Amino acid sequence: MTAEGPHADHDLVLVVDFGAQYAQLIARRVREARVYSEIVPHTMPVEEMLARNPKAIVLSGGPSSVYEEGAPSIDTGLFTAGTPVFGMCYGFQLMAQGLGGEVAHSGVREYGRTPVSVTAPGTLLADIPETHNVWMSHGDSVARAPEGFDVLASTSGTPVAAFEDVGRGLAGVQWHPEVLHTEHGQEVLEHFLHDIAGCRQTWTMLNIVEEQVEAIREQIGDGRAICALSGGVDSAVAAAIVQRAIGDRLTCVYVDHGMMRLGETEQVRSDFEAVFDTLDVVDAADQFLGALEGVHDPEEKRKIIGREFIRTFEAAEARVFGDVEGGATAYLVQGTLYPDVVESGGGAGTSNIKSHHNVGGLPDDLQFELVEPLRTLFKDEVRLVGEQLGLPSTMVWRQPFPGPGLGIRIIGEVTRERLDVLRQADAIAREELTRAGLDRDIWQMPVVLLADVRSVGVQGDGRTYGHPVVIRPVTSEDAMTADWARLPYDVLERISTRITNEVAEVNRVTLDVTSKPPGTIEWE
Ligand SMILES: Nc1ncnc2c1ncn2[C@@H]1O[C@H](COP(=O)(O)OP(=O)(O)OP(=O)(O)O)[C@@H](O)[C@H]1O
Ligand SMILES: O=c1[nH]c(=O)c2[nH+]cn([C@@H]3O[C@H](COP(=O)(O)O)[C@@H](O)[C@H]3O)c2[nH]1
Ligand SMILES: NC(=O)CC[C@H](N)C(=O)O
Ligand SMILES: [Mg+2]
Repeated sequence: MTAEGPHADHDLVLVVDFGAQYAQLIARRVREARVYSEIVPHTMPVEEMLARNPKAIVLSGGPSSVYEEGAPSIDTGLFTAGTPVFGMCYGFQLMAQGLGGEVAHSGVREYGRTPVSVTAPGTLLADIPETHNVWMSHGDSVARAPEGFDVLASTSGTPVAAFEDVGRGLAGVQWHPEVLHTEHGQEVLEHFLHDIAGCRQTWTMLNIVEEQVEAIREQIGDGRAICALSGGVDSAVAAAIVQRAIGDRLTCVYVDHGMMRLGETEQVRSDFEAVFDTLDVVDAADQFLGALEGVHDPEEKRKIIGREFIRTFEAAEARVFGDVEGGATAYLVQGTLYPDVVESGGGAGTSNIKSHHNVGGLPDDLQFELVEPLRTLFKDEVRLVGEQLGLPSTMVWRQPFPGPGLGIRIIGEVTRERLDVLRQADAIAREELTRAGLDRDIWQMPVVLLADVRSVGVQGDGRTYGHPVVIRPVTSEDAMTADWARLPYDVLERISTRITNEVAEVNRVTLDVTSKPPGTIEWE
């Protein structure tokens, strides 16, 4: 009962996606429980799932109602095949319905934090406090558990909030154990994986590296690749993995598009030349800034930047490898993570929030075959991989910086003058954050120039008519959600005083106190 290919020695858990917001999150929680896991669509026939020999199957949540016509379903043969199954929310309701229980629109809607009472812990909820808070998101409920199941927990609105039939290896919860806000969620999942399904705990982040190295060797063969290297942690880890796979047939290309921060290009050059064999630094400022002239709309900016990145990589490819003979495939390595994909609307039925330049911002005529070893991971997982690969901790713990750079932090048209102003303000803010020793506490701290807004000030007894900047310090685990960081007042004061004193065009500093959601981290 093991997985195939590079993970052949590990138990496999399949996560069946019913259109969940959190399918990737479930897969990563399973990996955190040290069990290898993959997501499959609910349209995959059950025989095909079982043919993979999974040690267990998890059914995700989803937006539909199980009793509606056309709602995604699953062949009930799954529940009698002998493979343990765990249902979460929609998956829990499907299991109840499929085995002769009852699901109905209860009239009680529970969204967000909900206290749950453990009435009979069984195996699934063993050692979990009798009352604790979980994260719910449902309007339907299980009215009656199927025969043979023990009901383990309830809430004020949901009498059947968790059940199990340990003999048959079946269990489920109405809540979302995979989200961080759910207390004891990971323990519940681990009780299922380890105690009910008997999955062995053998999977580690190192396996991800081995798996990817093998997959990349297969994909690229004896070809060559270029890696889009930004100086950030994602592309550094991606490059290190690909370098393991294909050695010096990888060339890293760093693009200075004129919207990088103060001193960034020099710093990236010196940091990276120590780790990677080849680093090609391209000055493409004229090209990018020319293409952005007169553009105000954020999505338009992102699409232009995405396109110009690809044009720059094409030119670099031709320059580095010469004319590729006989139309050999050109490979482009990117440090794309799962949040980039999901925000660009790339999940199963998810909305487009913003087009990340490396996903939704790619041009239609893309000629490269993409190599994205981190595409299903979250940043904190990538940092662990980076540490295991032995990358320097300054690289691994560097705060994120978006590919479009300062271009999406100037609200209005991007010009060289405005970039100079923002670069100075940003450098001061970062310097003060570092001086206060807060770099590791803060996820990132964009400084945004409200270039189309003017503000009246008084400086040196004279009137000024300058621009405001916004500072946006946030805390986060994975950039999917974030909170505004409570920076100490004295740090805020130093940042404000220094920016207004040292950057002539800025006469006002404001603080963004919006969480994500509703705001996103970047302003555009
Ligand atoms: N200036 C750049 N030059 C070359 N490639 C870039 C540049 N900026 C971004 N990229 C590519 O786009 C990808 C996505 O950028 P993103 O900012 O999400 O990741 P990162 O820069 O590697 O890490 P971090 O999120 O920590 O900044 C990068 O992994 C890299 O492949
Ligand atoms: O490489 C990138 N290309 C992009 O187009 C892009 N847009 C946002 N970001 C970064 O992604 C994280 C989430 O940002 P938002 O909350 O603004 O969507 C934050 O870390 C942002 O800095 C980007 N990174
Ligand atoms: N998050 C979910 O899986 C929701 C399931 C179902 N749509 C309900 O409202 O109950
Ligand atoms: Mg970056």
